[in-house]
Formats: sequence, C-alpha cells, structure tokens
Amino acid sequence: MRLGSIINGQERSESNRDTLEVKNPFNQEIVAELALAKKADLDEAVTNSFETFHSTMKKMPAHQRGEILRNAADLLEENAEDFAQTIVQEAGKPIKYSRDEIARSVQVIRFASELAKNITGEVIPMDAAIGGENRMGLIKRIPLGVVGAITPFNFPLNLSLHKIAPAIAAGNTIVFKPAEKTPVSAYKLVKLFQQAGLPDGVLNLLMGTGEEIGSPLVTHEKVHKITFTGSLPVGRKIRETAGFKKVTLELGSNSPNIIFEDGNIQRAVTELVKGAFAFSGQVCISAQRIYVQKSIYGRFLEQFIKETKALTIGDPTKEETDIGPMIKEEEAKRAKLWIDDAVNNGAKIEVGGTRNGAILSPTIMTNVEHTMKIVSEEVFAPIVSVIPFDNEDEVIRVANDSIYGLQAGVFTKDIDRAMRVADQLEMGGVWINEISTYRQDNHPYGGVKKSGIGKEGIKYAIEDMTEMKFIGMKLMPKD
Ligand SMILES: NC(=O)c1ccc[n+]([C@@H]2O[C@H](COP(=O)([O-])OP(=O)(O)OC[C@H]3O[C@@H](n4cnc5c(N)ncnc54)[C@H](O)[C@@H]3O)[C@@H](O)[C@H]2O)c1
Ligand SMILES: O=C[C@H](O)CS(=O)(=O)O
Repeated sequence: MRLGSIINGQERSESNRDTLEVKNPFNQEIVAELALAKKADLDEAVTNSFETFHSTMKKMPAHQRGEILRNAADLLEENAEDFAQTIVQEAGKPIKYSRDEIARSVQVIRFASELAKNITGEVIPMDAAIGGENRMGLIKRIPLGVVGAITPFNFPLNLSLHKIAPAIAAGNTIVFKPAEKTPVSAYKLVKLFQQAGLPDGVLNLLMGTGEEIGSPLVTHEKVHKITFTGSLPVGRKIRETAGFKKVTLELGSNSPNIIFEDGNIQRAVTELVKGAFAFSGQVCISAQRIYVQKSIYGRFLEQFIKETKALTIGDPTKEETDIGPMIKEEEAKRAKLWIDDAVNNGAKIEVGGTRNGAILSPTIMTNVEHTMKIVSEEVFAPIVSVIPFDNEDEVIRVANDSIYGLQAGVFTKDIDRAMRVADQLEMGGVWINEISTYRQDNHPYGGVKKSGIGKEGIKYAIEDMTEMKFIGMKLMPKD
C-alpha cells in the first residue's frame, strides 16, 4: 500500500517522491510505503487550509459541523474492526487494546458532534462599571483559523481525534501531521472524514518526519495554533519556535500510584498490572512508580508479581495477547539498558527484564533509588518500580519529586486522606481508587510542570481552539 499526503482532497503519492517504509513492529513486514511530503506541499497545504477557513469553514453552520462529525462517528463504528487491525499492524498494539482505542475514538467524535452545537458565549453586566450604564457587552467564541495537529504513535487514532474532532466542532481547518511510524490509520481517518461529507481542504494531511514537515508547520505564519502530543524534547522545541501561535502541549510523565494500607489491594494489583504493562508501557499515563505503604508492601508485591507472570506475551493479532512488541527494537534495547543501569546500582528485578527483539518482558523492579532513570525519567516501556513508604507526608514528597505531573492514582478508603493527598499532588489529574492510567475522553486532561501546557478532553480543547471576541454596544437614549 502506497500512501501520500492529502491536500484539498487530492492525494500526493507520485512515483518521484522520497519514501519511508512503515514496518509491522512484531514481524517487520512492510505495512505501507509512505510517499513523503516536500516543503512545497507543506506551503500548499497550509495556504489551502487558510483559504478554506475563510471560504468555507467560517460560513459553515454549527448544525452542519455537528452532522459531519456524527456521520464520521457512525462510519468509524461501521469500520471499527478494519481500524483496529490497522493499529495492530502499524503499531504492534495487541488487538484487544486496539479495539478499545477505536471504541473510545467513536465516543470522542460523538462528544465533538454534540458540542459543535453548544459553543456558547456570554453577556457581560456592563453596568457593573461606573459609566457602563446603557452599554451592552457580548462575548462570542470564534474559531482561530488553521490548527496544526502533530500526533504521536502510541494512540494513533484516538489522540489524533482529540485534536481533529474539536477543531472541526469549533469551525477551524486543520493541517494534520501524524507520527510517521503510524500513518496508516491517519490516512484512513482522513478518507473517512471525506466520506462523512467534510469539504476538501478542511482536513489536510501531510506525510513526513518531524524534522522535515513538523518543524516548518510549527513556524508557518499562516498557522494559528499548534496542538501537539508527544515527547518532552519535541514539545520544548515547539514551544520555543511557535512564535505568537497558541500552543497546546500534551507531553510525557512518570506517573505515580499510591497504595495506602486501607486501600483495596486486590483491585489495585489487578488494575495496576494493566496500567503498568498495557501496550508495553507506551502510554503517557502508564503506572511507572507504585508506592505501597510498608505494612502491606509484601502482600502487594507478591500478588503483583503473580498476576504479572500470568500475562500472555507474543503476537499482537492474537485475542489472548497482553504484551506485544515495542514500537521499535531500538526502544526495547534502550529500555533494557535502563534496567541494567539500575541493577548495576543496586536495584532488583523481581520479574521480567529480558528482551527478545522488540519485545521486552513485563518488568517489576524493587530496591530502586529516585535518581535512577527508570524512576526519574519517563521509561515508556513495560517497566514499573514498586517502592515502600511509611507515611502520607513522605509519599506526597516522593511522588512530587519529578519534573512531570500528568496523572496519579491513589488507593485508600479514607475520604479525608484521599482529598488531602489529591490536593497536594502536583498533577493535572488525580484519580482516587483508580489507577493513573485511566482516562475518560470527556474530562479535562493535560499535565502540569514538564508534562505540558493546556487541556484536552473535547470541551476543553474547543475552548483552546476558539478565541473570545468581545462586541460592545452603546445604547442611545430615547430622544
Ligand atoms: N500527554 C499526553 O497526552 C501524551 C499522549 C501520548 C503520548 N505522549 C508522549 O508522546 C511520546 C511518545 O510518542 P512519540 O515517540 O511519537 O513522540 P515524538 O515526540 O517523538 O513524536 C511525536 C510527533 O512529533 C513529530 N515531531 C518530531 N520532531 C518534531 C519537530 N522537531 N517539530 C515538530 N514535530 C516533530 C513526530 O513526527 C510525531 O508526529 C511520549 O513521551 C509520551 O509520553 C503524551
Ligand atoms: O499515551 C497517553 C494517552 O493520553 C493515553 S490515552 O489515549 O489518553 O488513554
């Protein structure tokens, strides 16, 4: 399958283009060949998006935007299995998790479809200011223009839709640069929106690498906002080069989970096995650090090891597979080096720690130090550290000892303690009696510290993808 960029409805996959192979991370079979965009395509895509914003999108009524999104959700639901299999092939994500991603993606578009018809403004009480009598003030929410959407490999459909669906709902046009590792679902998504009735030019797709296409998209003068999900180094560069554009950054994390002695240990264990190892830990809110109160540490660890050993490792197309490959063998090698480095400095591997090609076995580490990379940096691999703690103050201090702050999980039956801890954790979100890895697509989502800037979760993305426009009126007195 040869895939190209799609600009104003036309595919660019001519034979004279440079290409990039997309390989199945499990068996290295070629899934697609990408015909890469050139700088001239980028300029054309942005200019076309800019013109389409003014000619089409600005005039499109909310009910029509809502209907196109509704059609797209229905189409995705009808084609769910094809999209799920695509993600298995391009990302190596086990089929059961790929299906979950599609189901969430359908909901994301449905939320956007409903919200498209509910973008409301405000009436300002102008007479609250001295001299404001006989004045009227309105706030309208208006679209920004061209949104540049740059997305990562790990949730190639859902995280793209967290940008595209609210951008359409809000009345913007989009230039979409998906991860070059997982472009097939992105291509199919753009085709699906065409079928759903989205006019040409509203959603332009650029196939290319971050350096060649992502970077000039970020600096382009006609782009009004960049919405990015990906790693901290790239996010930092985007922040530094985006100029006057609005920027949303959804970045990495080393999410903590705290299990107090009165927490439901069995539930915490079962959920954390999924939370630490789903998609081989390549999830930004993956449970990377588990802090367990000393009195229950032994019991927790024993059960956690037992349930981890029961995971099925192997072919991601198989229904029973829990753990497939990482996105590239180099990533598995990098993660293994981090494990070895920790072991050389006194850490213990309780289970796992072995690599076979791109598959790293689910790994539980103990006896770790906060200075070790597997604790302090984002591992983005199936590696989790289990760390004992004495009391509430201590665990809050160590959980906050990170450059990141995306989501955390806290397990306790004591509501007062739960709320105290939630208030003190430096995170974008805290779950009580739930793991850090749980996300619903309609709550505000986004990190503090180096985990990012801005929020997603359709309603909040729409706020970020619209501008307030004030319209004031002086009412003339009766003659
Ligand atoms: N906070 C969140 O919601 C969230 C969600 C998913 C993933 N992530 C993070 O994403 C990372 C993994 O994804 P990845 O490996 O695909 O990330 P990445 O940063 O390597 O790539 C993400 C996207 O950025 C593009 N890119 C690369 N260099 C660029 C540049 N100089 N300018 C513009 N674009 C550029 C890539 O081509 C890709 O499309 C992890 O750090 C993970 O935590 C965060
Ligand atoms: O990888 C991080 C994502 O935000 C996970 S999710 O798609 O939001 O669950």
